[in-house]
This record gives sequence, structure tokens and C-alpha cells, in this order.
Amino acid sequence: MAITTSIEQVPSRKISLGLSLLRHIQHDPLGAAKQLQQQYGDVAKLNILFRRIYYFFSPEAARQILVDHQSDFVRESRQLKVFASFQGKNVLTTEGADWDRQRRILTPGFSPKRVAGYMDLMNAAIHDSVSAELPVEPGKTAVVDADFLTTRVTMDVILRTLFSYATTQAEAAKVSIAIRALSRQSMRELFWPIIPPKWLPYPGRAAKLEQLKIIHTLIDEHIQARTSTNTDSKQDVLSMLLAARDDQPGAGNASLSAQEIHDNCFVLFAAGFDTASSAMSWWIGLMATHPGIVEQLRQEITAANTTALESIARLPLLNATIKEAMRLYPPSTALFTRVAQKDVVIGDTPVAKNTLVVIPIWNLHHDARSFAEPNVFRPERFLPDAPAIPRGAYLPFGAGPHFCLGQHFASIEMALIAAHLIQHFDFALAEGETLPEPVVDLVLKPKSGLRVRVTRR
Ligand code: HEM
Repeated sequence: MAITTSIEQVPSRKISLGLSLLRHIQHDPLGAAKQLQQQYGDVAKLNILFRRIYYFFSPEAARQILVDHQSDFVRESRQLKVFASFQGKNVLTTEGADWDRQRRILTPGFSPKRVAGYMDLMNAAIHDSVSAELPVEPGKTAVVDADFLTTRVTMDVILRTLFSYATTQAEAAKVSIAIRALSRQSMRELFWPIIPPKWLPYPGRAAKLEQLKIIHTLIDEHIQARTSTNTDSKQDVLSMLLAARDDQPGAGNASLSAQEIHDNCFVLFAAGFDTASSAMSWWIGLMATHPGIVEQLRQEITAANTTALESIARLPLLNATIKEAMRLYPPSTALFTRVAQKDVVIGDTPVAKNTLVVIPIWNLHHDARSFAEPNVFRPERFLPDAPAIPRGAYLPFGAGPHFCLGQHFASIEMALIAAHLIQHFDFALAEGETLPEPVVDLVLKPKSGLRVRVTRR
């Protein structure tokens, strides 16, 4: 049953269990959030299965929750437990002192300076995977699914930067299928009434164990190969993880444990490739439908007259197109929640302890109060001399202490992919295609696939 009926007929606080609403949120989070905003304005107060859930739709509120009141909110423990049952205890699945320590040790490894050191690995992966998937002879055309292409490229990038390892098409496909199947299973488990113990037979368990084995084996093999030799001269993320130390006074220069290194490799896979793949698929779709911008990008690259990756990755219009693509199609839209640790007031709304608050990134990014003509692709919004964007209105990488650890990594990676594609290919949507509707499949995906005609220049 559609949510419209249930929430229009009965004020939200009187909904008995809110099960139809829960189902709507589970199956169509974007549609549900849109409807809640239309109906309730800036704050929607819901009661689902006796749980208080507040949606905050204004940028000021998002900012207050994530930044100003950061110590009054934590990530939901149930969500962390479900993710931990897949990934172990890493920077994404822990809270408190454990998270603090891991985040502190990992952060320097993802600084802009350190990420610049991964650029050559990224670039090699981009060249190899694009050449393997797209025509290499000038004038030749291929019709490809954008998601298939970007999955291959971003999987290559993450494997190359993590382990200095050049994967094959078959392996990239196997690993990405496993990660996505695990992501979907974790989404399902989030909505189950209990977190099933390991021994209990439950729907999807056998497939989950099989897919987990694929990822664990891959990670173990690379860590073992690296640690079995005494010399590690690599410039990759694994090298960084093995060398990272806690330099906080009193921490004794401690490293991550072997298990933590494994579990953090897992999250870098899980958080790192599908998000960037989603962003680049939508970017390709937007380039295919905005040939004038493609021309401007080519002029920008030509005018820069450089092959230095660091300069290319910083080109303003190139970056603006990627930022605007992530505004229109934010990859991480679902599950952006926090739980109040104590009674707190957000704006003028009292939020009682234990309330689950939702920050609906999609709605924030499409709010006409922050972005004029919010559904129109306008990269100039993100050029250096554009008017400032309201704080809290643009959150593709989150904000506050949990903001995306891989933000610089992803930004550089996406700029290099975009520059490579723009320089070597012309894009158009495949015949009869329009830009598809987005759908949340953990990250934001094109609902009906996005087929593009790509011609080598
Ligand atoms: C376009 C690409 C990406 C997007 C849109 C994205 C988005 C996000 C968002 C919104 C969060 C915050 C979640 C929250 O506050 O609850 C996050 C966290 C995180 N991201 Fe990303 N991400 C991207 C790429 C990456 C990459 C490439 C990596 C690693 C190589 C990465 C690693 C992480 C990790 C480890 C966290 C957890 C941080 C913490 O809780 O301390 N992400 N990401």
C-alpha cells in the first residue's frame, strides 16, 4: 500500500505501528522522503514500531546535527552491528574510542598529500580498464552500459591503489558482484526484527557466506603476500595501513592490529568503489546530454596544456561538473541517520534522547531554497567565483567527524577518470534512451540502466 493513504489519513504520531510507512521507506526511500517533506515541511515526526523518527529537511538542521551537535548524536548501533557482521570492526562499523583510534590512525593516509601519491596507480588503472572496455581505434563506436563501465574502472582503481594489483575483467566482475550482493543483503538485514546469530539458517545466509569468502580470501592473499616479504616499497594504501601509527600522546605509537587492517581493507572496498562508480555513471549520462559542457571541458584541458596529473585533477570546470553531478545524483543517499544521545533542540524542534534522526541528502540537494532551478544541471554553481552554497545544503560526503574518509581519494579518482574520458571519447545516449530515473540500490543507481554510445576520438 502506498504511503500517501496512510499518512494523509492519519497524523503521523497516531499511526499505530507505521508498518506501511516502514515498507515505503525500505522500498522507495527517495519517494518516501519527498512525500514526507511535501506533507510536513522542514521536520517530519514519525512513529514507527514505537520508535521516534524525525526527518530534518533544512540545511541548518543538517548542519546542527552533524557538526554543531556532533557529540550529542551517534550512528545507530543496530546499523553498525549489521554492517560489522559483514565487515568486522573497522572505521565504518565502530563508534566511541574504537572508532576514534582507527579514524585517527587512518586519516593521514587519506590526506590530499598522501592521495596525490596514489595518482599514478589510479591513472594506470584508468588507462588499462578503459582500453579493455572501450574502442581503442579512432572513429570506432561502442554502446555500453555506463554502470558496467564505471564499475570496471572504479574496481580497477581500488584494487590498484589498495594492493598495487592489476585485476582482470573476470575478477573485477566477480568481486563487484560479491560486494553488491553483500550490500543488498545488509540492506535487507537492517530491516529484520533481529540480527540473526551466525549459526542460524536465515534467508540469503548461504550466498552471503560464499560472497564473504570471495572478499576475505582476496584481502588475505594480498596481505599475506605483502607481509611475507620483509621489504615493502609499495606506494599503495595497504602499505600505508601497515605503516600507520597512532601518534597521539600516550598511544605508544600503536599500529592497527592485523584484524583491523583486514577489516579496514574490507570497508575501503565496500565504501570506496560503488559510490565512485555511481557518481561517474551519472556524470557520463550528464555529459552525454550536455555536449556544450563537454566542449568547454575540452577547452579547459587544452588551455591547461599539461600532462601533470595533479594539475589536471584540480581543473575548476572539470571538478564543478563532478560536484554538480553528485548534487543532482548524490551516491550515498540512504541510511544517513543518527541517534540522539540526550535531549537536544535542533532549530526550534526538541529532539528527545534515542530519537532516530534522518538527514535526507537527496532532498537537501534538490531544495530550491539552496539551489535555483534545482533539477537543472548547472556546473557553474561550483566554480570558485560562484556564490557560496548554504552550509548543510550540499553533503555528498557527509559532514562532521564521520565525513567521508575517502573524500580526497574519490575526488581525485573521479577527476582523473572524467579527464581521461573527455579527452578520448565522444558520448551520446544510446538511440531512444533518456536519462533514467534514479533508484536507491544502497547507492544511487539508474533505474533502467544507462546505455551510452561512446566513440573514440
Ligand atoms: C563519490 C564517492 C564517495 C561518496 C559519495 C562517499 C560518501 C560518504 C558519506 C556520505 C559518508 C558519511 C557517512 C556518515 O556520516 O554516516 C562516507 C563515509 C566513509 N567513506 Fe565515503 N564516499 C565516497 C568514496 C569513498 C572512498 C573512495 C573511500 C575509501 C577509499 C571511502 C571511505 C569511507 C569511509 C571509511 C567512511 C566512514 C568514515 C567514518 O565513519 O569515520 N569513501 N562516505
